[in-house]
Formats: sequence, C-alpha cells, structure tokens
Amino acid sequence: MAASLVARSATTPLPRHVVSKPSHADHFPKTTLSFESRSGRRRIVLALASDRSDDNTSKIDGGDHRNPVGGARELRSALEDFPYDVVSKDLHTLPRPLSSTDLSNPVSDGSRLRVAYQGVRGAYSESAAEKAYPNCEAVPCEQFDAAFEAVERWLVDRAVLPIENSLGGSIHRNYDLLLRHRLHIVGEVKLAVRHCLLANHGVEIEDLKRVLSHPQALAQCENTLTKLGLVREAVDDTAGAAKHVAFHKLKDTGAVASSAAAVIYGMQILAQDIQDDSDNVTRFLMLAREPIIPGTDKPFKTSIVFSLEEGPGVLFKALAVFALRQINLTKIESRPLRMQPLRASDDSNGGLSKYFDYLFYVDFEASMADQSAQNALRHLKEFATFLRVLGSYPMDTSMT
Ligand SMILES: O=C(O)C(=O)Cc1ccccc1
Repeated sequence: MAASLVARSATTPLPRHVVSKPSHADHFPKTTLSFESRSGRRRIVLALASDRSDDNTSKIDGGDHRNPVGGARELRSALEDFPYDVVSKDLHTLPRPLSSTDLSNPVSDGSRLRVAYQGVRGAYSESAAEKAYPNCEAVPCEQFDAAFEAVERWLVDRAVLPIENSLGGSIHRNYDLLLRHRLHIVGEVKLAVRHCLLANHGVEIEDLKRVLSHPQALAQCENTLTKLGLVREAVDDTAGAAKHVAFHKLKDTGAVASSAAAVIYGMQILAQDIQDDSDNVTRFLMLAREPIIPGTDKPFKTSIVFSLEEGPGVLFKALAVFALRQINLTKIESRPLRMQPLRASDDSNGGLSKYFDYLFYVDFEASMADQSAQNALRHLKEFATFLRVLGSYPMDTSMT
C-alpha cells in the first residue's frame, strides 16, 4: 500500500522562534502523527486514514502495515524527498523520526524510549511523559486516538495521556479509548499544572480580547479569564494554542499554556499561576502493549471497568466485595451509556465483543498480586456482566 506520507512546506518564512505547522488541519483526517527529522529541516505527517468500518478503527498509512519495515523505508525516503522549512529555536530537541531499526528493536541499542502524547511541544502531556520516563523521546500526536494507534503499531513504545484533573474531573474520552483498544495501564504520573497567560511580544494585557487553550485549561482558569473579560476559544491542547497565537502573530489573542510553551514559541508571560485553585493536579496514565507483572514491593493501584445488571442493591454488592476485604477505593465513576452502547471485549469472553449500557470505573489501592484483590475480583465476576482489568501498577506517591 502506497504510503500516504505527506509533508507540507511552509509558504512563508517564519520567525526564528516558531516551528512551522503543516497546513494539514484542513487536508488531513482528524488523526495524524507528526514527526520532525533530527535536523529539524523536515517534518513528516502520518495520516491515520480512518476507514469507514463501524468500529471506527483507524489505520496508519505509513506504508504497508503488513510490513511495517516497508512503511519505515517509505518514511525514511520521504524524509529525503520533502524538505520542509521548519525553523525552531531548539532543533536538537525535536522528536527523532522512526527508522526500521526502531520498529524492529525499539530500545535494544540503548536509544531512548519513545513516548506518544497528545498535543505539540510544550504541552503538559509532554511534561508528564518526561516525568514518567526521564530522558524519553516524547512524540507529539494530534489526537488521543493517534497516541493509542502509535503504540499498537509499534511506532512508539508507550503513551502518556491525561485521565483526570483535580478541578475538571475525568477525561471520559480516554476511558472510552482504553475500552476500545487493548493497551494496558502500566503506571500513573501526577503533574502539578501551573497555567500562564501568554501573548506575543509587544502585546499588553489590555490589548487582549480572546484567549485560546484546551477546554480543561480554560475551565481551570475561569475566575481569572472572567475578570479579564476574555472570550474563550477551545482548541486541542494548550501548547497548540500558544503555537497558533505565535504563528499568526496575533495582537488581540492570548493563550493559556505552560511556561515551557512560552520559551518554545517565543512568547511573553503576562501572568503566571492563573488557575483558580493552586492545588491543580492532573493525573496521567502510562500505557503499553503489555501489562507489567504486579508486585507487592511498593504501593500499587489497580484500575478496572465493569458493568452490572440494573437493579436495587447491585452496585452496593459490587462495592462490598472490596469493603469486605478492607480494600480502599480511590475512584469510582459511573458512565451511563444508554444512548450509545459501547462495544468492547473483556477478560472473560475470548475477545468477543459485547454491548452493554452502563459502566463503572473503579481504582482501588491493591496490587493484583495480592490474594485479597484476586478474591475481590473473583467475587465481583459472579455478578458483573462485563469486567476488565485495565492495569495494576505502582502508585505515584510523589504528590501525596
Ligand atoms: O493541553 C495540554 O497541554 C495537555 O497536555 C492536556 C491538559 C490540559 C490541561 C491540563 C492538563 C493537561
């Protein structure tokens, strides 16, 4: 299959500090994966060609997926054929493109772990990836789906995705993706999020009329943005908002993003720590193709999802299987899906998909290596209509 690798060249020279962005927003399907070459002189965008199947599976068109090496060969040749006027202040930190050796043996030569995240350089998800895997190569993805696909297609080794925020609550999209894909949670990382109000140099705070950012960031800064009387516009990620404002040299628009984004895109910080609550923590999940072997040598957490027949006391019974064994729950979230039954496979039916219309996500403080946790799930299985262990992994105790 011919690779649908496409590179876009910037049409106009760019200020030194701005990394050009392919104009793929209007030409590409929603999910794309973008890589920049080591030199920073070329960018390749992998279009995740979404097919029309009802399970909404998207495929990476980086070549013949039956022969990913072929895809990598085409990817490499594309690196030579499409020069791209990418100018960036920090070329040396741009993500390295994949090569056939990466696909066959991701880290055997001691090269860095590749970790996909949603957003562009300077996103909080990039910081979370680097906290989770110090010295990793953080690989930007346009959408959460692309990050899942990148792990499944061996383009990267891990993905780090936000799952909940102390102010904004759960990011349900990623729970649904955990169900639709078969990746495993192998860790969690909590990040203190400190939002800044950014603008181009020469712009005063009084000049601003609009502000762009990720919807969660806008919600977390509600008070400040309301006091400033700014019109909010939601975009895919905070750093992408900063990049847009810088790229278009906007004078009446600011961005809510990190101080790292200000450096990368050459913007000034008009205000720091503008979130409404100083204790603003986002929890990210670390995802892999294979689960880790749970231990008992450190505090572990287990995440599960299950569904129940509706009826009085059924949920009480489900939660009692943990209480009876003194297992502490750190999260319970119910997701009514009556209007959109979700199709997924669980741990018991050999991958056959089931439809169900009511979901419960539970995190509990125990390792699946603990006999009590195994007994609790065995008990739950007696009356759950669907049950899957999303992962059993070390807790991030760095912020407790
Ligand atoms: O947009 C980003 O920078 C992200 O990584 C998503 C996000 C947005 C707001 C708080 C935490 C994570």
